[in-house]
Amino acid sequence: MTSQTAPKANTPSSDQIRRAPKVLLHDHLDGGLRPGTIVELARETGYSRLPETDPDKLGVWFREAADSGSLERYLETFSHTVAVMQTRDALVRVAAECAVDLAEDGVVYAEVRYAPEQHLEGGLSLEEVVEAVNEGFREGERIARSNGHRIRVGALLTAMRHAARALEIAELANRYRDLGVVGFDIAGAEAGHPPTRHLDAFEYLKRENNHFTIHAGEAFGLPSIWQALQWCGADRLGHGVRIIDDIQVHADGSVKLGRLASYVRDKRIPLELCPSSNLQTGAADSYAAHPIGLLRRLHFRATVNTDNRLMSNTSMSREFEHLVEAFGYTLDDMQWFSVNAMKSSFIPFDERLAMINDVIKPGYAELKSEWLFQQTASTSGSAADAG
Ligand SMILES: O=c1[nH]cnc2c1ncn2[C@H]1C[C@H](O)[C@@H](CO)O1
Ligand SMILES: [Zn+2]
Repeated sequence: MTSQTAPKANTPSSDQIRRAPKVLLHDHLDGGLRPGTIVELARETGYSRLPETDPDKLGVWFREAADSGSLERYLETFSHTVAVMQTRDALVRVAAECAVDLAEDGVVYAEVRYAPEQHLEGGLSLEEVVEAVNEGFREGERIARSNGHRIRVGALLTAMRHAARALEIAELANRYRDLGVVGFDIAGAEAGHPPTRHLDAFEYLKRENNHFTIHAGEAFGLPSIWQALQWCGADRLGHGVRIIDDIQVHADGSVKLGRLASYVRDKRIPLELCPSSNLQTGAADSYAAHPIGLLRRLHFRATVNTDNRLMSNTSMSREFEHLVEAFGYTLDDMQWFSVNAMKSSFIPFDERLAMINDVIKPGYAELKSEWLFQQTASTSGSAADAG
């Protein structure tokens, strides 16, 4: 009689990574278009400034152009995606495809962000932009369901930090609360644009008991994180990867956290970490050197995110594949990141809990038990094979 022993480290295969239930908190709608859709929308809307009109070449162009090592140059690539997202139909289509693509990649819950103020050039109002994107997400959820995938998508409304519309966008987010919008964000070039310029928006949202995240600690370090938390009151940090600057690792392996890093860990402030994006903008040199390894070890509330799937040629599964390779992560690690993300989402507590207990944990339990049912030589072969 033979007995099979459970694998010690259940290193997931690519297929398991894709099927594992994943939670995404930081993904830009205008950073995730399919290259083929950009080409078609440009043709339909008469946008003639695309650098390539062959979808494959265009996909490569985005990734290479975003590979510049600077956040400012990375952000320049968005002029092309934003340009083709100026009509109702285009917004519905892009949002629907976003939900479908995420669902096919095994994402069960996503918060997808975009800046309504960037989609007004075709004459839409802010409200029309939000309603078109919401309609697209609902349509995408329906299509995904008919393809056998379950996903829920909430929108985050972003205000651009170099502009002066943050309060207006915060009010918009509040108006569409419970109608598809789950929170607020500010994005754009970080250096020279401190989040404290938008205090009125953050104070308004706090008075309304609403939720917001702030891009901070990506291109700029600790002062930006400190302002986002202690002046603005952010619930989460978009990136926040530079918190590593407040952590000392000594030669003997001991670790010392500064006051800000301690605060972030003690208060369980979620870090929306985006490894591939950080490699492109110069915030990290390699996956293996990415601070996510240390932050996970130190039990920060770390989450894994895509940021911009088009610019980084990535997906949630690819991000996890890189991390599995760099850090030897297992299905248990993937579950830890996914539960962290779900706990940190902006939907009501009872829904978060149900997602964790009824979707995420059973999904990982199923994957973790697959080894039990695999046919091996000893169970499928003859008695002679078994020796
Ligand atoms: O990683 C980012 N950091 C700061 N801003 C960003 C990042 N990725 C995208 N954005 C900007 C460009 C988009 O047009 C805008 C809204 O999604 O947000
Ligand atoms: Zn971002």
